[in-house]
Amino acid sequence: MRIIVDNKIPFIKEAIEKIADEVMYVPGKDFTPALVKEADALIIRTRTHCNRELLEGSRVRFIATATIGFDHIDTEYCRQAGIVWKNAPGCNSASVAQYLQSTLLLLEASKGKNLSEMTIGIVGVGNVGSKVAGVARELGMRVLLNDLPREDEEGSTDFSSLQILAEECDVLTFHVPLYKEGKYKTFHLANDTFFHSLKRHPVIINTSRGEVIETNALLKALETRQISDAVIDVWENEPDINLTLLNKVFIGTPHIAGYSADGKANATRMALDSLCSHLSIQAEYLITPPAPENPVITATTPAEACLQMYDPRRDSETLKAHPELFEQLRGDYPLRREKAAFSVQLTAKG
Ligand SMILES: NC(=O)C1=CN([C@@H]2O[C@H](COP(=O)(O)OP(=O)(O)OC[C@H]3O[C@@H](n4cnc5c(N)ncnc54)[C@H](O)[C@@H]3O)[C@@H](O)[C@H]2O)C=CC1
Ligand SMILES: O=C(O)C(=O)[C@H](O)COP(=O)(O)O
Repeated sequence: MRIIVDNKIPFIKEAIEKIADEVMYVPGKDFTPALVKEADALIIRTRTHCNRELLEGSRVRFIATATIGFDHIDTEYCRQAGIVWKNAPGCNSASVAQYLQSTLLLLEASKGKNLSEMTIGIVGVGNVGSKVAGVARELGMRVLLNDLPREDEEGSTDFSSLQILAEECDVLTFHVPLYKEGKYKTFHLANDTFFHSLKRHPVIINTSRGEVIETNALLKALETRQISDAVIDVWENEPDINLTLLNKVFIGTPHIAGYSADGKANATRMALDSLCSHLSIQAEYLITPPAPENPVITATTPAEACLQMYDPRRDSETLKAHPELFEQLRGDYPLRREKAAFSVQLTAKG
C-alpha cells in the first residue's frame, strides 16, 4: 500500500510506517495528479485541494485530513468517485479556545473595560464555538449564540439571530465552516450589510476561514469605526494576504489558532485511527507532544498565567514584521502547549 502524507503533519512517521509498505512525505501544495496516481491513500492538511483535477484516474480510495475544516475537499466529487474521506472533528478546538482566551484577556487590558461588562456573540457553536462559550462565561462575559443549523434542529431557545448579535455584542467571533453555497452559506457572511447593522462598535474575531468575512467590507468597517478592532487568524487568499488589513488589526496571525502541539497530536491520531478503521486493521501507536520548556508557571493572576502559556501578540508581531513568511511561520511553528501541560503557582503581588 502506498500512502502520501503532507510533510508538515507531525508525530506521524513511526506510526504510519507500521501501517503502510510505502510512505512518501510531500509538501501539501505539491500534490500533483502524477504524484497521487499510484497512491492508495492520502493524509493531508488544508493546503492540498482534493478535487477532480487532482484525483481523476488515480488509485486513491481514502483521504484523511488532519484538520477540522474540510472545505479543501470536493466532497461531491469524492462521493461520485467512491473515495472515502475523513476529517478530525474537535481535534484542535481546545487550541482555538486557548487563542480566544488569551485574545479576550489582551482586549480587556487594551480597552480599559471589564470583560464582565461585555457581551460576546459566537457565530457557529460546534466543537470550537462551544468551548469558546465556556471560556467567555468563565471570564464573566454575557454570551449570545448564533447557529442556524443547530437552531433548525434544536429549536430557538438557546440561540439568537445574527441581527440580535449585531445589535447587542461588544465582541463577535466566527466559528463556522466555510460553505460556499446553500441554505447555510457562510461565504462573505460578514459583508457591508452586516457591518452596517452593528450597533456597539464591536471587536471582530475570525479564526474560521478568511472567506467568511469580506476583506474590503472589514477594512471599510475598521476605517469608519463601525468596528473598534479586529483579530484575524484566517485570511482571504492565504498566503498572499491583504497587507493593509494586517497593519490595521489588533492581532493578525498566520492561521495558527489551532496550532497547539496538543491539537496537532490529536489530529494525527484521528487521521491514523480513520485510516486503520478504513483498512479494518488494528495498530498500536502512542502520540504524545513534547513537554513545554518551562512546565511550571509562576504568576500573580490567572490571566497572567494564561498569557504566559500562550500570548498571541508574539505570533502577530512576527507576522506583521514578515508577512511574506506566512507559510514558513506556519510550517516552522514553535512548540505551544495547552493548559494541561503546565502547573500554575499563583504568588502574591510583590
Ligand atoms: N484557525 C484555525 O486554526 C482553525 C480553524 N477552524 C475553522 O473553524 C471552523 C469551525 O470549527 P468547529 O467548531 O470544529 O466545526 P464544527 O463543525 O464542530 O462547528 C461548526 C458549527 O457552525 C454551525 N454553522 C454552520 N453553518 C452556519 C451558519 N450559516 N450560521 C451559523 N452557524 C453555522 C454548525 O451548525 C456547527 O455547529 C472549521 O470549519 C474550520 O474552518 C477550525 C480549527 C482550527
Ligand atoms: O483544523 C482546521 O480546520 C485548520 O484550519 C487547521 O488548524 C489548520 O490546518 P492546516 O492549514 O495546517 O492544515
